[in-house]
Amino acid sequence: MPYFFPDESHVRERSDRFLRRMYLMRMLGTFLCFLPIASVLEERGASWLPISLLVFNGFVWPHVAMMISRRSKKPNQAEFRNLAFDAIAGGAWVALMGVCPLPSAVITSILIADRFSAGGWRLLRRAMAFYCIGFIVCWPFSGMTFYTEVTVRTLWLTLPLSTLYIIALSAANYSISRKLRDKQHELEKTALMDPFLGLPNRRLLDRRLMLEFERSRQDLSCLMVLDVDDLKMVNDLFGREAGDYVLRSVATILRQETGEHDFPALLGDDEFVVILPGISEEEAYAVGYRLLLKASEIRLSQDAGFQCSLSAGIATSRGREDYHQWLAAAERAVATIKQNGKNSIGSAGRA
Ligand SMILES: Nc1nc2c(ncn2[C@@H]2O[C@H](COP(=O)(O)OP(=O)(O)OP(=O)(O)O)[C@@H](O)[C@H]2O)c(=O)[nH]1
Repeated sequence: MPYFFPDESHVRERSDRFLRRMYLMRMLGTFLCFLPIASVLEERGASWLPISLLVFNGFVWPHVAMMISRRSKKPNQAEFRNLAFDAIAGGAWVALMGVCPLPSAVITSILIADRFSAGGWRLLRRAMAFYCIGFIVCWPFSGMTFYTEVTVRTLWLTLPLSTLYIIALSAANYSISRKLRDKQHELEKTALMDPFLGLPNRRLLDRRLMLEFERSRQDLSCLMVLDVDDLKMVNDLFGREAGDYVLRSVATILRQETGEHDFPALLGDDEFVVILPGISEEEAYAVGYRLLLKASEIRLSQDAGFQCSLSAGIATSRGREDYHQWLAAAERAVATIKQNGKNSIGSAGRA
């Protein structure tokens, strides 16, 4: 299977959910339609044939439709064919009722609402075309009459359709939109977090830096860039898994050892950033030394003598023109530490 193919089981699960939802809605819909249609047909003295067809449509069809979709190689396409049959049946029953106004209007509006909410104009247009076919083919069988009478019994039997089905449709739509909203949150989170290290990625860091830089115009803030020392050597000597382990351990330290208002993030490769809002350079140094000390406790099973070290650069927000300048200053401070022997902290000084 090519690597870019979506997970088959996930697609099947989604299709199963769709079929189940259609099955339940169809069962409810055909049963609720059965009541007023049977009432009108009985009042009009209909023969056994339309009555039998109505019983089939009301009580057997939802199960047959589900079976057809489940057995099909393309269940979703089969379900769209079933929807076409539903629309034909809708038009046919309106015609066979002699366009009896109340149930006809309710059945037609529910069909319109259902299709529009499921597939917009495209599905609605298709459904209306099938509805018209059903109507045109069956109307001659009812003598092309208009049956204008609505009895109290038909009125009462139309009520459940005009209330219960609308409520069920709204509940189903709400559940779908809630799932979509949750999915959107999940996707947003995935797009802004580094899944490997569990830290915000560069995209989120940039947003946060911009906000923090604006906020720091009233109150001084510090920015710390930390770079893992000699990660290439760790990779070369002990393998990339060991390097990954070091990066994950540093990320965990940053998450655990920074304050509630601090913002640790991944800058790229083996570089991290911590935004330290509302603190002075001295306080930032204290945070930095704590992080370096914790990092020195990281051990590798491959070498008992291994000691991890970090180089850190601090820059205050004061005097910087924008957050790019702020970040560049902290990066320059790290570069200086790297040149001077690593495993230490330095600051960029004011701009
Ligand atoms: N294991 C691992 N290595 C990585 C990852 N991302 C980047 N690297 C490696 O980290 C190294 C970073 O390069 P440098 O920062 O120039 O090298 P360094 O060995 O850390 O040297 P100094 O920063 O000067 O101490 C490169 O060899 C990258 O291949 C990663 O996700 N996992």
